[in-house]
Amino acid sequence: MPSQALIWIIVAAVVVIAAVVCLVVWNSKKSRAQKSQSEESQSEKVQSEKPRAEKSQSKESPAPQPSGAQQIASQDAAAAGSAESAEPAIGSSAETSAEEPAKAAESAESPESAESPESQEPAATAAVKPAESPEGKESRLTRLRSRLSKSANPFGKALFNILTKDNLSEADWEDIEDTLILADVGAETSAQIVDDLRADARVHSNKDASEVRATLRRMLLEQVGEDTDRSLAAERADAHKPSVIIMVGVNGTGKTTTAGKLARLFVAEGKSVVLGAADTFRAAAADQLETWGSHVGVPVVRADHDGADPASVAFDAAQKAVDSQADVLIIDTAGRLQNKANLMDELGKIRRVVEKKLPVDEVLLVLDATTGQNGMVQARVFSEAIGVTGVALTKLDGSAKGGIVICVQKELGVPVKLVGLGEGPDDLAPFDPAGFVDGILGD
Ligand SMILES: Nc1nc2c(ncn2[C@@H]2O[C@H](COP(=O)(O)OP(=O)(O)OP(=O)(O)O)[C@@H](O)[C@H]2O)c(=O)[nH]1
Repeated sequence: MPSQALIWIIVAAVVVIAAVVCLVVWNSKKSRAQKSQSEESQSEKVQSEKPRAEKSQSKESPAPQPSGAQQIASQDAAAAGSAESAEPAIGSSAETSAEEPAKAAESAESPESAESPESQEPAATAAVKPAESPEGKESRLTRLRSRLSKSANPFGKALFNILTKDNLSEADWEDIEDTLILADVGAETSAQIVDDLRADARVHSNKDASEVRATLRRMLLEQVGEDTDRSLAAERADAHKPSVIIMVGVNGTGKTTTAGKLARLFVAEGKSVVLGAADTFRAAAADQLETWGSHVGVPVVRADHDGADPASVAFDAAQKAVDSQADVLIIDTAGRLQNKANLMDELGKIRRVVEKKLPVDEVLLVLDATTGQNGMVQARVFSEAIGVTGVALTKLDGSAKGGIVICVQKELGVPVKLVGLGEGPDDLAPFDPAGFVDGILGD
C-alpha cells in the first residue's frame, strides 16, 4: 500500500505547513498589535506632556487677563485644569493667571454671578458723584455786591453827578427825574424823590460831595426799605417743616433757574430740600430742574408723562417732602397760560392740593428785571391770581433798570427777597438794600 502511505505523508505535511503558517500569522499579528499599542501609549504620553509644557510656559509669563468673549472661551482651559492644579505654582502672578480663567468661566456660566451686586458694586460707586458744596450766603453777598457795582445800574451815579453841580437849574431837576424814570423807579416815586431832594437843604447849601452822596444814599435806602423783613419763611425760627415755596411768574423770567439756585442756597445752609417739577407744560423744565438737583443731591419729583396734571405732581412732591422729612419743598410752575382765569385755576389748584398735605408758606414771584414796566403788568396778574409773599428779581446783571426794585415793592406791597445776578449756579443772593444802593451809587 505505498500509495496510501504517500497520501498520509502528504496530508501530514499539509497539516504541519498549515500549522506553521497559522503560527507565523498569529505571531506577526501579535507583534503588530503590541507595536501599535506602544505607539499609542507613546503618542498619549506626548499629548499629555504638551499642555503641561504650555501651562508651565503660561505660568512663567502671565497672559493678559481675559474678558468678555475671551472669558467664555477660557472655559475649556479651566475644565482641563483639574489635573494641572496639582502642579506647583511658579510665583503669585502665575497663580493668578492660572486661576483667573476658571473664575471667569464660572462667572460666564452663571448669569446670576455676572450680575451679582458684588460685581456691580464698583460701577455703582464710580457713578455716584460727590455732591457740590454751594457757596455760602456771606461770600455770595460780597461777590454779588461787587458785581452790582460793576453792572449796568448807574442811575445812582448819574444822580450823584448832577447833584454835586454848583448851581442846580430847573433842567437839572428834570434830568434827575428822567434818570429815575429811565431806571424804572416809576413816575410817581420818581416825582416824590425829586421833591424830597429839592426840599433837602444839604443838597442846596452844602456842596460837599460826600454829604450829597450820603443824603442820596439815605433817600434811596428809604425808598428801597432798609428795615423791611426780607427773610424767606423757610429761614424763620418758627418755619414749618417742610416749609413750602411755590415759584410763579411768566415763562422765561427764570423760575426754573431760580428754583435750582434757591435749592443750592438752602443746601449751603445745611437744609434738606425736595424740588417739585410742576411745570409740565415744558418737558425740558423738569430735566433742567433735575440737573440742578443732581448737582447738590436734591431729589426732584416729576411727572412720568408730558402734559401731566401739575397739581398732581405738586401733591406727589409734597408727599415726598413729608416722607423724607425735608426742611424745604420748592415747587416750580409753568407760566404759559392764555388768560387770567386759566392762571387762577391752575395756580389755585396747585395751592389747594399742596395744602391738603402742608401749609404753603411762600409764593415767590419771579420777575425779569430787564422787562421793566411790562413785567409790572404781569406781576399784578400773578399777584391777584395766587397772592405773592415776595419777589425774586432776576437778570439784574443785565439791566440798567435797578429802579424796578423800588417800583415792584410799591406796586405789589411785598418785598424783593432775592436777586439773580447771573447765570452761574450761585448767582442768586438774598436782597440786601444797603449793598444794592451802594452798588447803584458806584464807588
Ligand atoms: N443773566 C441772567 N440770566 C438768568 C438769570 N436767571 C435766569 N436766567 C436765564 O434766563 C433763561 C430762562 O430761565 P428759565 O429758568 O428757563 O425760565 P422759566 O421762567 O423757568 O421759563 P419757563 O419754564 O419757560 O416758564 C435761562 O437762560 C437762564 O439761564 C439771572 O439772574 N441772570
